[in-house]
Amino acid sequence: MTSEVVEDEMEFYSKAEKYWKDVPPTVDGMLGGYGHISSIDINSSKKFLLKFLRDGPNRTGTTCALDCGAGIGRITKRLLLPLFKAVDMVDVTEDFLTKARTYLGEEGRRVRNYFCCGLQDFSPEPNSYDVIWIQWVIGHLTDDHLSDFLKRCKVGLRPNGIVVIKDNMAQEGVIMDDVDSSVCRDLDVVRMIVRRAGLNLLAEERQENFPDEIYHVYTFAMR
Ligand SMILES: C[S@@+](CC[C@H](N)C(=O)[O-])C[C@H]1O[C@@H](n2cnc3c(N)ncnc32)[C@H](O)[C@@H]1O
Repeated sequence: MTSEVVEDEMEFYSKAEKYWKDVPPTVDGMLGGYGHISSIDINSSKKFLLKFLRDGPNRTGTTCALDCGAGIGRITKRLLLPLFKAVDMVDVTEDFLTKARTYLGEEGRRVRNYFCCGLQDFSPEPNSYDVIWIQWVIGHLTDDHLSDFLKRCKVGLRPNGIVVIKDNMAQEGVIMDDVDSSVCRDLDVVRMIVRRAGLNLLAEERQENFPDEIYHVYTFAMR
């Protein structure tokens, strides 16, 4: 539980904001020096997502996606814009969203909104998104804020829409990172928060072919 490792909530958020302000607006910056794994990440995400966009009568639509903790738009550029008619981005770091306007190139014209906001304060417009993608950012929210944010995401989904979380998972418990002011939770804790938010898990997959020294990364689809 984050209540056991986060002593001062205000400081937890302000320290993270300060950390990201000093990070260069590059793919390598987004991935903490692991820019070289970006293609493996995106290719696996595409395979995972296409199962929902292609399969069966209840398939997920392709009108609009929301990229949460989007940074400069690494995922928007290579995963979401190629699959959705429009994309919205939300991130707490203004400079990243400014960089996104050039980084995304011509196709970036289909980014409808750049929301500069912490996810703990953000409410997706109801009934608006086919896919809400939340990658490598849940550790910046406390348990209560994450579960409340997921509840609001559920309201933001269009019919047959899905929320996707892709993130680091600890082997056991909740581990604090004092450098970027984030936590890493184990699988059971994340599953519990998802359940508490009233979402049902549809799929869960471990990312393959990532370097051995980093946390295990899992992708969850839910609605
Ligand atoms: C590890 S980067 C990941 C960026 C992107 N999701 C990707 O995979 O390329 C974390 C991002 O989360 C953003 N962030 C940190 N705390 C946040 C918060 N409370 N709300 C929204 N975004 C936050 C940072 O500004 C940064 O862009």
